[in-house]
Amino acid sequence: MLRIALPNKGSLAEPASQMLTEAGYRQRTDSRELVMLDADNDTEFFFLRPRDIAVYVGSGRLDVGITGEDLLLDSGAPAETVLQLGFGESTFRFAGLPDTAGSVHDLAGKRIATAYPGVVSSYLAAQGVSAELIRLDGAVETAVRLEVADAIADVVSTGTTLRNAGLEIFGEPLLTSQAVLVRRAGAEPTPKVEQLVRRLQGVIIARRYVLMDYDIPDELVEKAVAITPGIESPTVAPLHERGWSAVRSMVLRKQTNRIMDELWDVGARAIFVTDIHACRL
Ligand SMILES: Nc1ncnc2c1ncn2[C@@H]1O[C@H](COP(=O)(O)OP(=O)(O)OP(=O)(O)O)[C@@H](O)[C@H]1O
Ligand SMILES: O=P(O)(O)OC[C@H]1O[C@H](OP(=O)(O)OP(=O)(O)O)[C@H](O)[C@@H]1O
Ligand SMILES: [Mg+2]
Repeated sequence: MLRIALPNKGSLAEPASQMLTEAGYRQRTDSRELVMLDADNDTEFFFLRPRDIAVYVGSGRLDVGITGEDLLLDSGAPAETVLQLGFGESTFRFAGLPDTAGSVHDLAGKRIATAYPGVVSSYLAAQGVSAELIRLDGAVETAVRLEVADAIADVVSTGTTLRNAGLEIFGEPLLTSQAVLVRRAGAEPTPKVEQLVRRLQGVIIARRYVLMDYDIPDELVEKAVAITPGIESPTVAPLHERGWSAVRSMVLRKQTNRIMDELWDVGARAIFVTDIHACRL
């Protein structure tokens, strides 16, 4: 039986469940359900606090889990990343009232509020800065206004929360983060975990790429496939009309329109783009 930890709440919960649904696993219908059996896939899901997931997985009681890179690092648990999942992206930044500080070095001797003391203390140590950490559970932006801290260190996504609190980012990002699949550090991959990873990779590729088909005069095939090299190699097949070829290739979704324009300029016609529903590469 494969045992997987998933976030029960917060920013990562919904996209993590969505990714597992797309990978062919059953997901809970009631958000109060904390354990769920997917008998068809011989898999059990445990819905836990995202902050605790690396701790459970690091203990070896659960095979793998989905959490944030920042939460994994903060936990200090003996768990490691197997696969980056491409959602839950954020940066981790210092912020304060305007003109509080220009860089991390201006924080020496100051009070910094954070819900991620592990991340912040190891960053400060690496920078050789000694400061007092005020460990809060969340909504840390308010700590400056209430004079509990001189600055904060927190997750920033759109920056709206900071702006609303009248705070400004300063210094370099402490880290960038995204959702990851984690396992116990040094764990041997089992066939069930390898199958899960292949399924998740299939979802990631299907989201990131589209299939592009087009027709091109034979003498221009080399020029066209240089624009659409694909992941391995494009498929080139003869059209019934002599002198023309059909090409099929995988293309990054976000480059679709630029590539269609380039292909058109080279002489390609009948260019079609199709979503990939699922794949194994
Ligand atoms: N806008 C965001 N706000 C908070 N966390 C985010 C955001 N975008 C991505 N994340 C990531 O989500 C994880 C934090 O999830 P967590 O559930 O602990 O916090 P949350 O979404 O703030 O929920 P809660 O309201 O329970 O604090 C981190 O890995 C963080 O980088
Ligand atoms: O840059 P933004 O898009 O505004 O997002 C970042 C904010 O969102 C999160 O807070 P959340 O709402 O989860 O509350 P919390 O601080 O209690 O965790 C995070 O802690 C930041 O405060
Ligand atoms: Mg939060």
